[in-house]
Amino acid sequence: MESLHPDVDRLLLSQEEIADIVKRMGAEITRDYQGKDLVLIAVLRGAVVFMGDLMRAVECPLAIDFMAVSSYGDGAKSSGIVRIVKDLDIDIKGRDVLIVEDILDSGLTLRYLMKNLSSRHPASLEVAAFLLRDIEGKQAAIEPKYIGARCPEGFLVGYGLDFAERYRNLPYVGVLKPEVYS
Ligand SMILES: O=P(O)(O)OC[C@H]1O[C@H](OP(=O)(O)OP(=O)(O)O)[C@H](O)[C@@H]1O
Ligand SMILES: Nc1nc2[nH]cnc2c(=O)[nH]1
Repeated sequence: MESLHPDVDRLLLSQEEIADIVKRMGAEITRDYQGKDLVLIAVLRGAVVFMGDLMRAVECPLAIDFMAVSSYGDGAKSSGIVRIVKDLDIDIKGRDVLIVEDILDSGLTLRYLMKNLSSRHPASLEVAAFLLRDIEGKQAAIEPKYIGARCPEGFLVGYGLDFAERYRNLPYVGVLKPEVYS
């Protein structure tokens, strides 16, 4: 058992569980994108860790690019306003785009991104979300094609997920103690 950071209340996904999930998602994507022009687009900064693992689990040719949008700022609550902080460097017209996200919570970030990217006319546009918030009566409007795990209430950190830019480097996903962010 890995020892938890003192600010983490409980473990949600261990390193071993994460590795199994990424392997399974990589196999699904490999199966679906044979012969396609796959471009993985990671949403900075949280998805960087998942992107690094996922791209190595996909066994077909692919390109990568990054976008940065912000809606949570430094805190644990979405501002409700999504803005592009860094745009893509490559043209995605006619290509098979897969957005790589660490977590899909309210769906606000993704809804904005899907609309923005689909206006650039990709051949296809899908989402791979490592975590999907799954709370009774509070589901996000978008159901990603590839889902790592469904997660309950509680602010999550680790495996790329931060609170005020901390905890991204934890190798597991944990639930942050409420007293740290409230
Ligand atoms: O579904 P939503 O409610 O919109 O939340 C999901 C978004 O929130 C986090 O990003 P954040 O703005 O915290 O930036 P970060 O990736 O740099 O941590 C996360 O990485 C997703 O992009
Ligand atoms: N770090 C982090 N970012 C989020 N964005 C939306 N939900 C979360 C969460 O639980 N943790």
